[in-house]
Amino acid sequence: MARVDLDGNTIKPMTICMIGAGGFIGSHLCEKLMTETQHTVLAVDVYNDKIKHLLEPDSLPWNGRIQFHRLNIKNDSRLEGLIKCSDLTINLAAICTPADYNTRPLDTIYSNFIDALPVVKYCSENNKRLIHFSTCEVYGKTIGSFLPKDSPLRQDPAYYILKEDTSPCIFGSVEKQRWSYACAKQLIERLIYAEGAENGLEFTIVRPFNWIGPRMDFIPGIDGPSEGVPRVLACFSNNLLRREPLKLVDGGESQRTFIYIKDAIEAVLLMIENPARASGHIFNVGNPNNEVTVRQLAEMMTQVYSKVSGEEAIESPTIDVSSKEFYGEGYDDSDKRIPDMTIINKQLGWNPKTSLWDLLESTLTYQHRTYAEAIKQAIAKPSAN
Ligand SMILES: NC(=O)c1ccc[n+]([C@@H]2O[C@H](COP(=O)([O-])OP(=O)(O)OC[C@H]3O[C@@H](n4cnc5c(N)ncnc54)[C@H](O)[C@@H]3O)[C@@H](O)[C@H]2O)c1
Ligand SMILES: O=C(O)[C@H]1O[C@H](OP(=O)(O)OP(=O)(O)OC[C@H]2O[C@@H](n3ccc(=O)[nH]c3=O)[C@H](O)[C@@H]2O)[C@H](O)[C@@H](O)[C@@H]1O
Repeated sequence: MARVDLDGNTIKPMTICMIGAGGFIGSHLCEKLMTETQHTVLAVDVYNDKIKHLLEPDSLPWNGRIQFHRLNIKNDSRLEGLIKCSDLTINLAAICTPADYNTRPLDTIYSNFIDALPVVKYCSENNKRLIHFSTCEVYGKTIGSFLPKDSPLRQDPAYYILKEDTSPCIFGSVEKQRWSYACAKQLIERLIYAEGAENGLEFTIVRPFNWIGPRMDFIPGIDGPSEGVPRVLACFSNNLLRREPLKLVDGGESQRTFIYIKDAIEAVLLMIENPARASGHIFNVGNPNNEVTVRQLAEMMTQVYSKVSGEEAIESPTIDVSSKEFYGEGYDDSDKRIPDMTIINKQLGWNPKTSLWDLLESTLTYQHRTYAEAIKQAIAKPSAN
């Protein structure tokens, strides 16, 4: 049966140049496009481990609709050709783990701004549509965080809900290098917006709010460096798998809203297939109903992991660490992140579905199944590497 868009028009198969297709979000988006649509993907990345199951064997039903191109967009002249022969470019490539922002600020700024420039330029010059992945971090801190701790205004949504078209972007000082990522993302957003206004670039900007699920980041010492610090889901998963306490940075008081990757990918597919409704817009994509403090997240993950692994939790499941100890000098944090959903709701009729408990249950089941045995072996042979 032919697939139709939100306005009832038949969707024509398109060719999508997906940069950063081998990462967490890219792998889920490729999977969705292969299993549920007829679109073709030119998958660009330096790694392909997370999409290997979609590339091999040749007998897969979507054989021929996904091609992997191993290239670094920093320095590869093949990029323009791939964008030229596609209908749409989706740019996911970035350094996007907070542990890098204050310790590798130059790489972070180059990756999120300089390396994205040619992608924007090739799309603009060749009249190609662009979906660019930005971040909720462009909002920085909430206005409410500057009010006195006991101010009743802190409870007023006007002081904390993050709206695409009205909220300011509030970062810390330049010494707080944490904001190198958010600032680079903000500038590339402004450049894309200006290309739209001055040169007619057809664009959509996505601001993800803590998308989580299977294949996110890596487990240190198993499929990533032993000293590496991934994002919170993988940090806490690693602690649970190794039966170590979960580390709460600065008391775990920061608040986040977590969304299941599969809900978020539905929103991206709507953007891909409804250009008239998505172009020229910036969209928050998150789940305002799944808000917790990092401490509450740690407690819930401990409970869920115990359920899915059948192992009782350790006696002291969490431990406090300072941000300086955990991330080093120059770290700072977003206090609270609740997305306003008005624009995406109006344009695409999209809403998130999965509760935090349910998404943690399916994600931690995956983590346990994928890593528990490897961790056991690594612990049994600690000096092998
Ligand atoms: N996961 C989230 O919740 C989240 C939240 C906010 C923003 N984002 C944004 O979404 C995008 C994707 O995030 P993710 O979670 O999938 O991250 P990820 O690190 O899993 O994926 C990024 C991919 O880009 C590739 N890449 C980086 N630089 C490259 C280069 N120079 N050439 C070729 N490939 C390169 C990496 O190898 C990686 O596979 C990023 O732009 C990120 O800033 C993600
Ligand atoms: O996912 C997003 O929407 C965006 O936010 C993330 O930033 P952040 O949420 O701060 O990153 P996490 O590593 O997931 O940390 C969440 C919170 O947990 C805390 N944390 C992290 C790890 C840990 O072991 N313990 C711990 O308390 C952090 O200090 C922070 O307050 C990253 O910057 C990006 O991937 C992305 O742009």
